[in-house]
Amino acid sequence: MAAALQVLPRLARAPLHPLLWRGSVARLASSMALAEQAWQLFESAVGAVLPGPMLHRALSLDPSGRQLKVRDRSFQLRQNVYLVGFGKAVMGMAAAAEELLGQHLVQGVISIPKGIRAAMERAGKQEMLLKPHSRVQVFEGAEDNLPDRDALRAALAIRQLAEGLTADDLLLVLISGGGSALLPAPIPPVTLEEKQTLTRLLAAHGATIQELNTIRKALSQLKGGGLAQAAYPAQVVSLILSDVVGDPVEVIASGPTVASSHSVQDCLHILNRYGLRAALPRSVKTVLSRADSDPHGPRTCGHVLNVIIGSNVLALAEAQRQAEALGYQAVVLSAAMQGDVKSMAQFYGLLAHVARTRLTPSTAGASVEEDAQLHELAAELQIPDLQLEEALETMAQGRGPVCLLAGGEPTVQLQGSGRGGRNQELALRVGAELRRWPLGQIDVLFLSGGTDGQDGPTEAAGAWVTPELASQAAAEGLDMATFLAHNDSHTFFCRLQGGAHLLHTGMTGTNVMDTHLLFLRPR
Ligand SMILES: Nc1ncnc2c1ncn2[C@@H]1O[C@H](COP(=O)(O)OP(=O)(O)OP(=O)(O)O)[C@@H](O)[C@H]1O
Ligand SMILES: O=C(O)[C@H](O)CO
Repeated sequence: MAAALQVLPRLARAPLHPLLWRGSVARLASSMALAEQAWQLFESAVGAVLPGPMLHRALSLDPSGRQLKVRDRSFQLRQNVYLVGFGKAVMGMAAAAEELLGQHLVQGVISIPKGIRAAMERAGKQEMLLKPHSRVQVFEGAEDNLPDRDALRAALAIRQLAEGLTADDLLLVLISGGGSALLPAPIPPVTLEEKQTLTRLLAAHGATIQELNTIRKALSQLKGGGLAQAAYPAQVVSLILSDVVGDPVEVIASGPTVASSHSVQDCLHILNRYGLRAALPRSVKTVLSRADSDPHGPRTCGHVLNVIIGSNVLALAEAQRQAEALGYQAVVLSAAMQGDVKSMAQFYGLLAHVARTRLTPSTAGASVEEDAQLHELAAELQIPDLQLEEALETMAQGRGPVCLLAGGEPTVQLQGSGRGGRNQELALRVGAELRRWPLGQIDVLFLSGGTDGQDGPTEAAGAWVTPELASQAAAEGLDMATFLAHNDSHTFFCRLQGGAHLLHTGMTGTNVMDTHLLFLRPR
């Protein structure tokens, strides 16, 4: 809430161009009020998936304190618990686990993004920090979400811990998004640098996280079930905070405790698709050629319990409750938004336009063709279980303002060398789309934010826009198309009104993909 309240002074500080004064002071006040509500909802979404509360929901001790309960399973405790973790959210998870397990926790190793501990200390988020004499050793690495030497050291320490376990031990594995980059252990002769280059190339060519992680698994000692195998014969419980659409345990952080079902053919197919097969380093070819006849045999994970403890669905459900409390008809469109960022922006822009007709039927609005175009776009994006009809019906009922909520991750094809992230790029593109439609009768605000608080390699979590974005940008001499062509959305939003449209939360300590909020309010 404190952060939400920061919006008003920040907006008030933004330079007001004369154009804004001419006839739109009331609209500005309305945008500010909407922006504040958007912040509140975003914060409530993030709050619902903070590591501590989630871990406590998933793990408990029985009254004797000698049994650990995880869902419907129980594990004997006798100072035999070890812990490893990797990902953007695992420090808070480890802190909560250590507090719960007390003396039963023997030792732990976690790999977290560089700077996250200091950021949490600065933000005074004590609940995310390990206690001074913690048994958990912390490694920080993977700057900019890329595997590096520090992350490699962490991965080797994690492997060593796992390999030393016996059948009497229980290994708790804490997993969250960003885990892949924080657990690099390439199979020799592949080097860290080669893996880094391949990962970067695949991401820049727009490979999906499923594709990226299929390749990562094939080249890794610990991913694709490798960690579980290293820990055998210990029992393994993985507590997973999902940052992937649909919560597939084999994809999140490249599934270190899930046997990989992919073959070398799958990998070659992906590398072909992005034109990277011909230029593969010899080492990668060597490892791939050996993969189908792995001398250690297939990785088995019968001794593992994988549990999803938090996801985008949970975050959206909380934001939906908040929206309803604020008087909105709130509909969750989907927690699985994916596809090209341009199509997704068109979808949201057209949805706002079609919404105008439904919310204010007396005005001429979207045509039948535009309605059909919206459905075509939705089909093209292939979003599973998209609640588009429910959203349109809710608007048509005319029971007041509507808030549509969604979660997921669009894909950005990087063409320029600008600074930005998925959320800021999506918001900027939606802003550009909104100017195409006459939305005069309703107030519209779109917000896109990464729940981890860091959108791409920038300090912002995301941004929000209204249909006035184009005129605001023009008033400051900012050409949206040029910024978009260079994937430079962060620079754009920093310059626009002194950064007033940016979301700054700092690292949140959690990570369940992105949140999209579309507010539609009849005037
Ligand atoms: N200049 C840019 N403009 C738009 N998007 C960008 C830009 N630079 C990077 N990105 C996108 O940001 C994403 C990487 O961001 P980030 O480091 O937050 O990773 P992430 O996908 O959220 O990681 P994880 O899934 O591990 O949480 C990539 O999808 C990339 O396409
Ligand atoms: O670490 C990763 O692989 C991504 O964040 C998806 O979980």
